[in-house]
Amino acid sequence: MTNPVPTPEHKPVLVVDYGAQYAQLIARRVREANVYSEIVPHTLTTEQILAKDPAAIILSGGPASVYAEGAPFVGPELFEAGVPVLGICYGFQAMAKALGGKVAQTGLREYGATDATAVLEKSGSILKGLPGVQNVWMSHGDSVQEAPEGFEVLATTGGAPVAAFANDAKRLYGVQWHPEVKHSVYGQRVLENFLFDGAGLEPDWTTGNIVEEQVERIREQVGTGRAICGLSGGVDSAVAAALVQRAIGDQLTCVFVNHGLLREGEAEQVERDFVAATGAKLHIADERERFMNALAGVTDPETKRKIIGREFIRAFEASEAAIMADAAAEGDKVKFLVQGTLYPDVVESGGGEGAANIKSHHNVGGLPEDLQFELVEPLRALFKDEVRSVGAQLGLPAEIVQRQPFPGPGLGIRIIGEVTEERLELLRKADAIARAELTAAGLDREVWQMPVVLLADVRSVGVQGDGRTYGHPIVLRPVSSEDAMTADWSRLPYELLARISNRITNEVDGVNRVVLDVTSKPPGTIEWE
Ligand SMILES: Nc1ncnc2c1ncn2[C@@H]1O[C@H](COP(=O)(O)OP(=O)(O)OP(=O)(O)O)[C@@H](O)[C@H]1O
Ligand SMILES: O=c1[nH]c(=O)c2[nH+]cn([C@@H]3O[C@H](COP(=O)(O)O)[C@@H](O)[C@H]3O)c2[nH]1
Ligand SMILES: NC(=O)CC[C@H](N)C(=O)O
Ligand SMILES: [Mg+2]
Repeated sequence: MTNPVPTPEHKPVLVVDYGAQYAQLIARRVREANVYSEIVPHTLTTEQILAKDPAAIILSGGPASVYAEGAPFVGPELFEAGVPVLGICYGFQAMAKALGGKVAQTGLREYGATDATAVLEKSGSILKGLPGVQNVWMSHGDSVQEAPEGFEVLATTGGAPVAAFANDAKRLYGVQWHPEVKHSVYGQRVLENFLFDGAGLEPDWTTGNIVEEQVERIREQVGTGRAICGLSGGVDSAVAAALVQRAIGDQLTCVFVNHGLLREGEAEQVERDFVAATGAKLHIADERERFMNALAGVTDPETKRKIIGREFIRAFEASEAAIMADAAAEGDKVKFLVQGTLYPDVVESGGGEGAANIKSHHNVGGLPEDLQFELVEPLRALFKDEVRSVGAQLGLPAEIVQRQPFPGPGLGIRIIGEVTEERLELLRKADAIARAELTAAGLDREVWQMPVVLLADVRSVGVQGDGRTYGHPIVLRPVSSEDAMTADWSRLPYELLARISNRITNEVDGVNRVVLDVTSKPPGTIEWE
């Protein structure tokens, strides 16, 4: 578990991780409020947690149900220690159960945007100063039916009769929603109310200098060894490469893998933008055949992801000879692989403490077991917007740091069904049109990213040129987000959607329908696979 460096004079706010998608996000929001915070696994006993002398405790969400057999458990003694506690989602439910409240599955599930209504005139300290109705982000199937004795119900929602509660005297609080995600409009205020009013803490902690700290750590790890960096043209690998280059200079060679799953113009762009900006050494590996062969006949998303993850590593290994040909010292080997892995890649791959595997990101859950390289991942504890600011500190140009993300497995996970050359060709054309129109409308910065997805195994009837067609749908998935942990669908102008739809159906053979994905995350993820 990656935590930043603590300072001895600051007692931590401990985030107890029940397998949440958002545990790291909670800790980060607390640090943004200038209070030091660390994550600990739920497997610690109450005694071990209290031994860390926490200033306050936050119990995270998690995939289990508190009433299920073997579900992570919190003992009532934690709430008797006099330490202020905030329970979030699963943590809120676990707290309710431990203290004698009632938790049940009512069939009323809530995912995404939900209105929470304050029910208490003086709404306890955590809802202090907030509007009577606030828009919050939910992700739950169970709910607290009855608050424990001594607790006041602060808010309700359509699916949660007890959506927030407080026992001010004991400084115990809980919310069903996720105040840590940016889509909860007043989320940060709820957390700060807890920290400053509920727990009575002072905002007196600041982050150190990430760049200097990381450069130092990389030098220590790599020493005089040789490293390669998987470079995709995306933000994360560009920032990771620039950091590592600052640390070890010429010992680093960047490798861009053309796996055949790229969008139009991508390979050229990497050479043009990245090398120009950093002067890094770049090796381009044409591995299209390797990936296409490995993916033949595969339709299951997780299988695709694992294959792509494995073949990426095989491609890096295959590049070694070419890279070492110009190495100064003979017999040298590449020992380190630098990747632009971020925290969301780790947690979605099930890498959090008991976190569910949502999808195996190629660079984490998709890595093969026989991996020979030692990984260097300086951004592993960070979120995208933090990485963008590190990139800017390193002097990378805005074209790189503000670029929309594009997943490593590329179009391979945007073709729902088997990946074939023909389908890739079709999707590449549709994607190029959608991107060009988005750019022309000046909306590149407003939209976090816009996957264009081909439903290769779905066909529908159309009429084009007075004739019948039986073609495939293309899905547009424009989303707004800050860190990809939660997202909402972008309300793009109808004229723009009409233009994209019109051009795709006219210009791309085999497509007779364009549809818009209007699902938030949760319940959907950003990519379809
Ligand atoms: N075509 C590629 N060639 C080499 N390495 C790659 C390629 N695609 C992805 N990677 C590696 O996998 C990592 C994860 O990919 P990911 O898409 O999350 O990050 P990114 O491409 O650097 O940034 P962004 O999220 O902005 O697209 C990258 O940081 C990079 O190390
Ligand atoms: O490099 C990557 N390798 C992957 O395997 C991968 N899967 C998803 N993504 C990107 O991660 C963000 C969150 O996506 P999801 O909501 O689909 O999980 C979005 O920005 C996705 O594009 C990936 N990036
Ligand atoms: N996000 C969560 O913590 C969910 C808690 C629990 N699994 C539920 O569905 O209600
Ligand atoms: Mg990428």
